[in-house]
Amino acid sequence: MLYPINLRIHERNVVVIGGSKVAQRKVLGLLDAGAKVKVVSPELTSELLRLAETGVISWHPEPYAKEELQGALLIIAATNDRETNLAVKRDAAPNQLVNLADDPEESDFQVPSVMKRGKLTVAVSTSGASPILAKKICSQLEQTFGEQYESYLDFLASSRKQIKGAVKDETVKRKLLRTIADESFVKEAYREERFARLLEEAISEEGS
Ligand SMILES: C[C@@]1(CC(=O)O)C2=NC(=C\c3[nH]c(c(CCC(=O)O)c3CC(=O)O)Cc3[nH]c(c(CC(=O)O)c3CCC(=O)O)/C=C3\N/C(=C\2)[C@@H](CCC(=O)O)[C@]3(C)CC(=O)O)/[C@H]1CCC(=O)O
Ligand SMILES: NC(=O)c1ccc[n+]([C@@H]2O[C@H](COP(=O)([O-])OP(=O)(O)OC[C@H]3O[C@@H](n4cnc5c(N)ncnc54)[C@H](O)[C@@H]3O)[C@@H](O)[C@H]2O)c1
Repeated sequence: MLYPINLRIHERNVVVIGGSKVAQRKVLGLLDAGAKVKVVSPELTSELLRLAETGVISWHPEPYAKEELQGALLIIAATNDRETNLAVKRDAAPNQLVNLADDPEESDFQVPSVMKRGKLTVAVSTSGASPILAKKICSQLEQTFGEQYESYLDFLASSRKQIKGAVKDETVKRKLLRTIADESFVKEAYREERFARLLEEAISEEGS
């Protein structure tokens, strides 16, 4: 079984071997997360080339060599050459995590399809069974969790902070946290006021 986690890879080194369609998709996702990306490939897509020319990624225009892996936290082998992808896996140190774009079974990690609404992230994996289904499920989730969820998540984050700071009783705290997670708070109208009232009541109950 795979162990799902959300990695903070801001400013961390990631090496992508290969410079075509699949490599590009992975690179764009890595850049969104703020990673420092190096691409190793004799050729690049025009979009990757633009990113290299503007210094957003670094580019080694060479075929893969073992030395390229040095210092990388994550490694993605996305060439169309099976032997090269397998060599990357073999050459990586035990503490480096490798994704092989053509081999889910040999990969230390697989990249899921992702649906994002501000602070809400839903990652969908089919363990390699059907990436297309993963993508489809994400589109369905976009319908279920509309754009209003972005501000709702911000509301939840700030309310939770206030609750944690102001309420000491664990039962009261949990009750409040459960209340604001109720569907009725998704709609923006008056939710701040409703929450302020609930918090005030909880604090005064605690004090009495
Ligand atoms: C989710 C997504 C994330 C991303 O890549 O960023 C992703 N693949 C996406 C799209 C996609 N991939 C493929 C097609 C063409 C249709 C098809 O063939 O099915 C499409 C559709 C398209 O392009 O629209 C083909 C394909 N994919 C893999 C192989 C190799 C193999 O299975 O052996 C082959 C066959 C190659 C061949 O031989 O032709 C392998 C993997 N692809 C994964 C992830 C991992 C498993 C995730 C999971 O199962 O949930 C895994 C195991 C490894 C990995 O890459 O980590 C991204 C959706 C982005 C989005 O959500 O917008
Ligand atoms: N994981 C996924 O989501 C997914 C999706 C589709 C395809 N695939 C698989 O991913 C691989 C790449 O697919 P693609 O369509 O991007 O490939 P492609 O055939 O369009 O391009 C291959 C890329 O690899 C580079 N390359 C080849 N040999 C190299 C080497 N020795 N060193 C460095 N770079 C090298 C080339 O310069 C080129 O940029 C294929 O094996 C394909 O089966 C994976």
